[in-house]
Amino acid sequence: MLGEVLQWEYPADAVLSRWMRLHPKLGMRDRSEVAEAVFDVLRHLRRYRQFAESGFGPAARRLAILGLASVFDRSVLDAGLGEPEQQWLDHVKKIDINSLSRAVRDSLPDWLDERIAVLDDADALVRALNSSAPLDLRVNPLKTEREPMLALLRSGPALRYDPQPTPYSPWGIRLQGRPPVNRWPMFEKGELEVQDEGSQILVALMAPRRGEMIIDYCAGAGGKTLLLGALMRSTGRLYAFDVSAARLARAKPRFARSGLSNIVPVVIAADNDQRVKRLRGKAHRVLVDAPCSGLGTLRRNPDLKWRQHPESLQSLCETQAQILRQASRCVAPGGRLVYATCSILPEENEQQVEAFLAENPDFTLLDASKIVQDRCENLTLEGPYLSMRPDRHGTDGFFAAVLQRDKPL
Ligand SMILES: C[S@@+](CC[C@H](N)C(=O)[O-])C[C@H]1O[C@@H](n2cnc3c(N)ncnc32)[C@H](O)[C@@H]1O
Repeated sequence: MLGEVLQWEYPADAVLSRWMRLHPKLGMRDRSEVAEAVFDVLRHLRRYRQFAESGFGPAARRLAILGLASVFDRSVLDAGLGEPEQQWLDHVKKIDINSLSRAVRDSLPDWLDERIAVLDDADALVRALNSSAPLDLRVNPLKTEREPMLALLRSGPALRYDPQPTPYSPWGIRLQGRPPVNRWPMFEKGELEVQDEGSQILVALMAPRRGEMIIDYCAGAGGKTLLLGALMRSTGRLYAFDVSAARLARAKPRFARSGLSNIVPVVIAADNDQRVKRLRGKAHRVLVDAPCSGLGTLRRNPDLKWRQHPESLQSLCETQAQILRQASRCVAPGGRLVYATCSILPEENEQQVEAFLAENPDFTLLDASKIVQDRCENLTLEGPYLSMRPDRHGTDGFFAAVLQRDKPL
């Protein structure tokens, strides 16, 4: 299975899920240990590949041994290893990883290491991106509130996952571990969703209001649409656009569970879509949660650092600029456009916004910190952007900018 993951043809979580389906007899604990070992290899692949140059036998086995060594005690692991493998592992464990370059030590491809090197506190950021993430949930404010949901979770089987309120989002609950949330009754009733705190904060930044007309231009499976709709108290009109019918189809059962009746899902064309044209200058708020490298989510998707490359990044940047241009046309005078990514790279973030503002002088950048503090009072931001990082905020890496269209004089 690791060999298949390392071919990069499919996302690692898709290969893992398929493998789990093919091994129905494995228990919960075995499943989570296998997944943990595979993710550990993906996080540390470059370093492990260097270590695997010594030793013998198939390289994939040596990588797997290193991954398994992060999950099991040596006494357990040694039972499945030959004597020479045990000696090799002893040798590898003695290597001082601080003597390695950051790209090898923290396992980054060179192109990404160069880009991350220019960011503030690059070492801390990379370390946090290479760790595993907790599981963030969000209550549906249309159906319930956080305090009663926390009490409910703590009184049931979720207690052992130590449910805690998230520090910034008023709707978030953080769990340690990977419980089967989608089988819980509160999930089935649409009271609870899985959503990283960073995504919740992004919706707070949209500051949606009752009765507005809002477009979620890249709605995908509807994660942000759901919270937007609930904060609009199911009033007004909330368009959920996406070019992918398959992704929007995945959103539909979530919309149904949520109890929202203000969402209008629409599959749009990437270019010249007539329905988009009809909404020209009409929307109070437009969210562009753009397709991006996803490099802010490496805690959950460590394979992305190996699946992305400079060419894919270049192509994503072109798509982002094009979507931003098209979506901006829907914004009404005085309305707002929020551009967001789950990337940490300036070329997908600040540089996109600067290029857009240079081409569109009728838009002005607003200060995100003031807007977000209405709902997330503990969150202080530096500068005009929303910039969340796992090392500073405990969320995935997120970026957002709020742009307001001028009203004609
Ligand atoms: C980051 S994902 C959105 C995630 C979603 N907002 C959520 O919270 O679950 C980006 C989405 O942009 C969509 N997309 C790609 N090109 C697009 C385009 N030209 N117009 C609209 N959506 C597009 C992709 O299909 C993908 O679902």
